[in-house]
Amino acid sequence: MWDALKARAEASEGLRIADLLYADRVRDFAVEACGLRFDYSKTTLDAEAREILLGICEAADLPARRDAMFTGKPINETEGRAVLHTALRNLSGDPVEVGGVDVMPEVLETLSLMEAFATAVRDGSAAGQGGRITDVVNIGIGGSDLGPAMAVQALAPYHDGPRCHFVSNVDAAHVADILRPLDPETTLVIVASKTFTTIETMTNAATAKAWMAEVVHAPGEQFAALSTAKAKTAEFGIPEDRVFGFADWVGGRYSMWGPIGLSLMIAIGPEAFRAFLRGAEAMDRHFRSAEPLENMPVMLALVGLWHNQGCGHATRAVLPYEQRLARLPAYLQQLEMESNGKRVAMDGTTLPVPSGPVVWGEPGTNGQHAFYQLIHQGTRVIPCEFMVGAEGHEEDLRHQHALLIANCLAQAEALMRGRSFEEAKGLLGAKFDGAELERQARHRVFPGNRPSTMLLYPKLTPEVLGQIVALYEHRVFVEGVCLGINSFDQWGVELGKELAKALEPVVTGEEDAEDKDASTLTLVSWLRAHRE
Ligand SMILES: O=P(O)(O)OC[C@H]1O[C@H](O)[C@H](O)[C@@H](O)[C@@H]1O
Repeated sequence: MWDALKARAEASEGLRIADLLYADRVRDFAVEACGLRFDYSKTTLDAEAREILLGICEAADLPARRDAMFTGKPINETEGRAVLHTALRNLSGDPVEVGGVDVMPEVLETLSLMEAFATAVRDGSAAGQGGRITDVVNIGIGGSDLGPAMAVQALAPYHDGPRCHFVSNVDAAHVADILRPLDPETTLVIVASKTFTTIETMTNAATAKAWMAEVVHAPGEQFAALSTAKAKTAEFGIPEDRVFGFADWVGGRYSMWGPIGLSLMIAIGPEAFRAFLRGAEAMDRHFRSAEPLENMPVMLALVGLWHNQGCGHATRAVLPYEQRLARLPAYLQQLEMESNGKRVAMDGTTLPVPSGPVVWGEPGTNGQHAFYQLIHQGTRVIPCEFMVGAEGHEEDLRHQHALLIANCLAQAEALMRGRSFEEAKGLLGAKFDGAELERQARHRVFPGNRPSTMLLYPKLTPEVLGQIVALYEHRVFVEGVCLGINSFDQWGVELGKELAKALEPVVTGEEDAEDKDASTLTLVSWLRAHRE
């Protein structure tokens, strides 16, 4: 199957996207769902390649794997866990069983506890020592940071609660800079950690507690915890009624739909948070029921597989034309690269094709003035995933939004069309001639035929954000299923953590390294010598 895909990709190398764009293609190479439109007509993916990709899905038993996920089967086989972040947004409350037990009553109970707490923080009834809470600091890292941090920024127009801040890095600069301007008497600190053992989070939480304890008599009263490890949250001194738990079937990078989303809920309010869940729930229903060709997550995944495993393009740029989605590329880096950055299949055999791509990006139009040069004229082909809303929130600045849309569409058009040598010469004819004209023109040639996709949405509301994130979650799932890997573990982050733990006393000078390589030893001794 993969060989057929690669052969097809090789055969497609001569195809010009612009030539493929007959009228039907813009209809047939696009999917509409939940009010979004995903257009993949500006790629070299044609009907034949699509058939091969659909065959890969079929061979991977995609519908059965999808149902196994939604119905709580232990599909995370290396950890023996179900994968049920979808249950967190199952507002219908329809039963979802794990090991014969319906998890929905507990999910909905936790949601209403979160809502009661968020409401109390927002209306001032859950106050700090100095009165109403003005600032919320979420301390977490990875999945316990990126989701809420991204979503809080994305939904800025809906903020009517306290200000939200995020501390993740163990670098003291992060916690210090965030806490410095805040008043401990009116600050709520949320410690977000699924395991409640992550060294960065526990270190920052201890720092924040000490900061608060300097002026607040009962700092625990101004803390809340989001975790699966209730014994550890109690040990830290957080009262039980401020601990919002979840089960091990919620993966870290899939967790913002539940308690890890508390800071978002406090910022935008429980009602808007429910709209966010509703958006994701709608995308779940679509993913579960639509035929592959009409299925947006499936088609987004197939385009991804075409570009990466088929054509061999190792990276994928995510380019939201939406400043408030500035953290989306970082969020998707964890979602995609932690999920599908694996080198073995579920059965332990080595993957026959490259694993998930390198994901990166920045919002447009900023990226245009930075790295688009390489996308247009560099030697590598970088598939671009554009996204833009029909409307912004700034009603009196609609002309700026029109300019934003025009830029987004123009970039996709430019990548596809390019500019030929003859065209470049024509533009320069009045200025240069002879060999100089040729030389100058060569610099102004755009090879074109560079693939891009476009995700259109009406406006970045809480509901639409929920749809977009769920769309990408399911895309990652489909790509993972097709590759035959486990998208829900992350063993690749462990080794570095273990070695860091062992190195810390060496850095501080409490211990001497014995079994280290010469390079690490030299680096440590230089740093030690300069730490005084
Ligand atoms: O929520 P926590 O248990 O603190 O985990 C935070 C993060 O750290 C881990 O190392 C994983 O790489 C992430 O998947 C996880 O989201």
